[in-house]
Amino acid sequence: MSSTDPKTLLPPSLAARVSALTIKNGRAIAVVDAAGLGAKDRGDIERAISDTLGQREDVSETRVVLTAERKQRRLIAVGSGKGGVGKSTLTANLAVALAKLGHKVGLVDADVYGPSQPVIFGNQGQKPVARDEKLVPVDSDIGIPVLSMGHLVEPGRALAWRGPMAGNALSQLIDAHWDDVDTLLVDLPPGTGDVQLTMLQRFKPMGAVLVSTPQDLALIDAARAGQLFDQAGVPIIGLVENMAGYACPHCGEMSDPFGKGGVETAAQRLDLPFLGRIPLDLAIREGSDKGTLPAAGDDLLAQPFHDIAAKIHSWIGAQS
Ligand SMILES: Nc1ncnc2c1ncn2[C@@H]1O[C@H](COP(=O)(O)OP(=O)(O)OP(=O)(O)O)[C@@H](O)[C@H]1O
Repeated sequence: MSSTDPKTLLPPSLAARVSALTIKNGRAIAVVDAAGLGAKDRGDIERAISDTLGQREDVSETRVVLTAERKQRRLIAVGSGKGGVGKSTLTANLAVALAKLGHKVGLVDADVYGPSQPVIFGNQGQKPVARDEKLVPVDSDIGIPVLSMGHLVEPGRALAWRGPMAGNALSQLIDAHWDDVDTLLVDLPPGTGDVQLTMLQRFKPMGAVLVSTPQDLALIDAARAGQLFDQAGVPIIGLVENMAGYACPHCGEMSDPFGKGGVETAAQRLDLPFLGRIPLDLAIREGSDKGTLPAAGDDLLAQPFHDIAAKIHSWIGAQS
């Protein structure tokens, strides 16, 4: 095979992008560095090279190989102002619902202080292996690869790590072999500490979802978490109200143990989109405890998760 200097055959603007060019038996192969180019520019370059080389007598077929063509992996962070509001439950169900919408989803459980995703996905006790000094995510029956601190440390062992150490551990979870995953959901630790800020700055998620219960205190904390995302320059996709409205399993009567509509009102006040509300339902808790996720189904329980995922899906679409 004979290598050719691209500059001798292509105009300078195209040649600058070509890292290797060979012509043999009428077949030209051009390797193009497509890093940082959008789909349209990549298409334009591919066509221009094919057209230019195709005019040569010694070329009957041109192949253009675009490198760095890897899909850009987007990170979506799920945060809350305080613990226990259902952030992990929401993240796991959104992962399943977004996968149903065609995304290749992976999940990082960055909640170093209370990792719960291994239980939710039923893959606790499995240890991720390392390849080339990077972790390989742990598979789950439902098809979502997951990496959690809970996979790395003994269950129940409290992690009294300080900021930088926790930050480095989290980097390993995110900078892992996610392969064809295009959408990585990150279940952040609750609150607005250094770990969260470091994370947001280091990995710059495409957007963030905030979850809160309708309780006043949770709402105040959620607003504070919103400021943290603002500070880090991460757009907030919207707010979710969890544990809204309780249907009595005996008589079906609805009650609102944590109040009603508080998150939607807060979203209006903060000028943020409201993505939807998830009812307080025993089946959601039971499902999480035994590794069956409501969003995997298509019944009433699954519906709110699918509706919220659809809004996130549209938001993602509007960014590209
Ligand atoms: N809508 C709901 N209905 C019933 N139970 C729920 C609901 N959402 C969450 N739960 C339950 O509430 C508990 C706390 O939820 P979860 O672990 O998702 O919260 P969290 O905000 O991630 O908490 P932490 O940050 O402390 O891990 C779990 O037992 C979960 O199953």
